[in-house]
Amino acid sequence: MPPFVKQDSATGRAAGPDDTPVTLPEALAEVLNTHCGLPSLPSVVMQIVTLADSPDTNLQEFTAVIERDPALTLRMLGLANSVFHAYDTPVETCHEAITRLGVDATLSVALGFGLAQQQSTRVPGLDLNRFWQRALISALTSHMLAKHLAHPSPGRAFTLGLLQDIGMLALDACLPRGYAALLSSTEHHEALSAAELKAWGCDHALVGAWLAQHWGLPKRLVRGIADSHLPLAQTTTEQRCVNASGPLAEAWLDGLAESVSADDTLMIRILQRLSSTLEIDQDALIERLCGLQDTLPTTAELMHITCPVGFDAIGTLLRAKQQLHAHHLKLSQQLLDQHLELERLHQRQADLTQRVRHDTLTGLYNRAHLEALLEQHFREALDQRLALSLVFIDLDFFKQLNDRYGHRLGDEVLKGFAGLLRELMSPTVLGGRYGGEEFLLFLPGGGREAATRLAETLQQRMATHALARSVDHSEIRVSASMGVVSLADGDFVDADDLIQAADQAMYVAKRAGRGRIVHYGDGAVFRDQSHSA
Ligand SMILES: Nc1nc2c(ncn2[C@@H]2O[C@H](COP(=O)(O)OP(=O)(O)OP(=O)(O)O)[C@@H](O)[C@H]2O)c(=O)[nH]1
Repeated sequence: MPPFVKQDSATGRAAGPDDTPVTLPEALAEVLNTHCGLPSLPSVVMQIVTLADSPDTNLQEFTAVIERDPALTLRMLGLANSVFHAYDTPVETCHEAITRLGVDATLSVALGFGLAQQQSTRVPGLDLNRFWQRALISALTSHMLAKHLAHPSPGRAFTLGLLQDIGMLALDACLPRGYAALLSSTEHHEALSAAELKAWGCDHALVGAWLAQHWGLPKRLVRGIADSHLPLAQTTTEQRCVNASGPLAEAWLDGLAESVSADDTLMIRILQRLSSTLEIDQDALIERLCGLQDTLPTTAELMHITCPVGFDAIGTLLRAKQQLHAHHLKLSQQLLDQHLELERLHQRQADLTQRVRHDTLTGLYNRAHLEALLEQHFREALDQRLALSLVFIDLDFFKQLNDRYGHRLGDEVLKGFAGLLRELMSPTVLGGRYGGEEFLLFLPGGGREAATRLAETLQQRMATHALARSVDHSEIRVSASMGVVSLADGDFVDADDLIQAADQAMYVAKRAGRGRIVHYGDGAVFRDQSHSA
């Protein structure tokens, strides 16, 4: 191969247009070219191959060649009647059989029949029984997938499925000792390809393409064999069916020997990968594979291939199906657990936010959150020239109340007062506990008049509502001193400045005798409606 020709790193195949002749690494080409034991095709098959490659061939010519071999004719009739067309009217002549099967399937029967008959008994080396069983299952699954995906040439998918690994036959025949060592040192097909690539500079997909070219098979078949190890995502629909069929066949045969209890069999992994890459529902894929169970023994017999002993495709696949469902169930459970955990974390986050922002005794916003919220509204009001006002509330004689009735009842009074405040709150009236027996209400968008009305309403309610009851059931009422300030009352630099102003006004109210509302800036008592505990 010229040094400038790019090679696919997985197969060693030279990348190039469809009709680029397949070339092998020099040393390997020499061995294969000079070896007389290279797999060959019977002359009748060679004639069929030549006819299949010619665009002018008509069915009469095919029929004439096939009818010269009675065994092959019988097999064509058997295949046409049983495998792909079990429900049609039976065909009786070779011509009808070829018409029904089409050129591709006719070619594959001839090839499969011709090649599978050459089984040698050499040990150790390639296990030819298993090789042909794998090839046959590959051919059937490749055909099934192509039909399921509505590909126009399922017959060619069958042929490629059958022939994709013929390079192994050539390597086994021409390098018997080396290949036997390679086969025994690798556990699966992918590892075998990698070992071949390392040993000879290309894998059996390229050798198979070279052999197909050597036999004169149609170029599309040569290309399909060369591409049979490409990843599914990098190929055409037809090639995907072929490339998916090999691993599936391998998993199928291995599944017969795999432990029933294993919950992660090769088959499950392959089915999961295939159903997502080929976009086929897993259950539909399994149903279709089960359908091949009936076809397999007949096809195996027609093509002179031994059907796997004690073969139980349905059992194997149903087991895989059960395990897939168990796998899904496990995943769903994990998903549910994660969902619950996420919900728990969200709840925890909400609880923490609640705790960080709220006062534990009254449930109102706490000082830190009130200050942050007020600062935000303060900035907005300045930026957008909106009104903003604040009421600072301090309950009167609270120490006396605690001393007389006890701290616990003091707590009840604070909770009762919080209830009164809550009734006054709305999206335009915010508030909370500033500390001890001090509370704030503020009105975004509301000016002095609105704040004063709010303070008056609160004062009236405090006068008429008991905040708690003592042990002797007497009603506890409390008055409050309030300072009112609005943004328009001064040049306030921040929310804290505004709070200080309201606090000052509240102290004026305290000094003036409590139970009053004083407006910042008035310098005088604004209202005088005193109530005492
Ligand atoms: N029960 C109870 N009392 C509290 C709480 N927080 C603060 N206090 C009490 O509130 C009282 C406030 O006392 P002062 O600052 O002297 O105010 P006051 O007695 O209301 O007097 P004036 O404000 O001048 O009318 C103190 O005795 C605090 O212990 C609380 O969460 N629960």
